[in-house]
Amino acid sequence: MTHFHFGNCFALAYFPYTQWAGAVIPSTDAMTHFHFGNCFALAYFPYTQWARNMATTCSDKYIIHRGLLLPKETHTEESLRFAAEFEFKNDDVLIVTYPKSGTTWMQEIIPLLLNGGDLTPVTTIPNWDRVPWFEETRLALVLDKLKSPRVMVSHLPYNLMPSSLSSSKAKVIYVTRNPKDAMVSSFHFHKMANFLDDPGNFQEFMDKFLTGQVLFGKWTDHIKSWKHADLGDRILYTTYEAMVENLPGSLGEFSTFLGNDLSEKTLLGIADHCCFKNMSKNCMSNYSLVPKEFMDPSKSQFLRKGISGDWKNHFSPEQDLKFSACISEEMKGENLCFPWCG
Ligand SMILES: Nc1ncnc2c1ncn2[C@@H]1O[C@H](COP(=O)(O)OS(=O)(=O)O)[C@@H](OP(=O)(O)O)[C@H]1O
Repeated sequence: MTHFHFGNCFALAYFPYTQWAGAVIPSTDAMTHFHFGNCFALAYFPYTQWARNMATTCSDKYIIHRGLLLPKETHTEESLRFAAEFEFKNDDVLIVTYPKSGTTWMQEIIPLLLNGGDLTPVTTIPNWDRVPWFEETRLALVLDKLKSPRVMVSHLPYNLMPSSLSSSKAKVIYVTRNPKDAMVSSFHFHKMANFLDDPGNFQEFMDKFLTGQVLFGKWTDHIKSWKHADLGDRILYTTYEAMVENLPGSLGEFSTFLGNDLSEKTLLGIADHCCFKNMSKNCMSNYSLVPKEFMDPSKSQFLRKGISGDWKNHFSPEQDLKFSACISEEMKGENLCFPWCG
């Protein structure tokens, strides 16, 4: 349990930077046959009821890859094949998260920890190039520009990782967050992200979240897949809540895990730069460089509130009961202890 004590203690790439970053977007034509609502897709997946549910929610903004809903804007069959065949190096660091669980925060923190607190990369390189998404089209374009140790982020479940992750000595930091807060954050993000479908009303979005008809599937499946990752002491589990509670403490833990113990003074300096108030002002990290046609800041902010427990401002008592019961049922027998479970 030591490593799974989330109380002590993983980013999907679905942002629309491909066009405006001047990237060449690989053709998505090859994915057409994977689109739900399409007869081939329904026949391809054995779980037809689930497929029917997905078909009703999946618009042409998405592709379905191995049962996961992914934004077409940033994912293609080629990018997913590139990820599936990726050769990890021994000193690579992979940050893994279910969407809206601390990805952007870690894209800021880990480069700083690895370079001793030098702010240059995080104030000059946009986070999508500094710590690229493993499964997105952008990775192939920036990979050879990454300095060693390379840091990448992923929202993929462990079963979609290439075998080189376990055969190498690469390290993984898995960050999870109270699924209620991740859902609330995702709900607001869907309102601002024009490359995603409108989330509908809050209850409708919750129903999709609980049945996995959202980006990267069910929260519970994601957690379980990484809990059972066969990576020994090369994976560190942490939580968004632990970072909110004691950021310098979490930074110390990451630093030790990465094998570059930093002084308290350096850790405090990194914590100060990475606090919500300061990070929100960093245009290399707050997505203000993204054109309004892709993310509309008049609808919501990417770095929105940065707190634990915002779900309490959104859930009715009945929604809370239903959500908790659903997650508990699916996590039964997993013996996991999360800070938000009291
Ligand atoms: N520095 C810092 N401190 C506290 N919280 C922070 C920080 N940086 C990002 N965030 C919050 O993380 C939420 C976005 O999650 P992700 O970055 O994982 O999103 S994504 O998966 O990459 O789309 C989103 O949460 P909400 O505010 O609840 O919407 C961000 O505000």
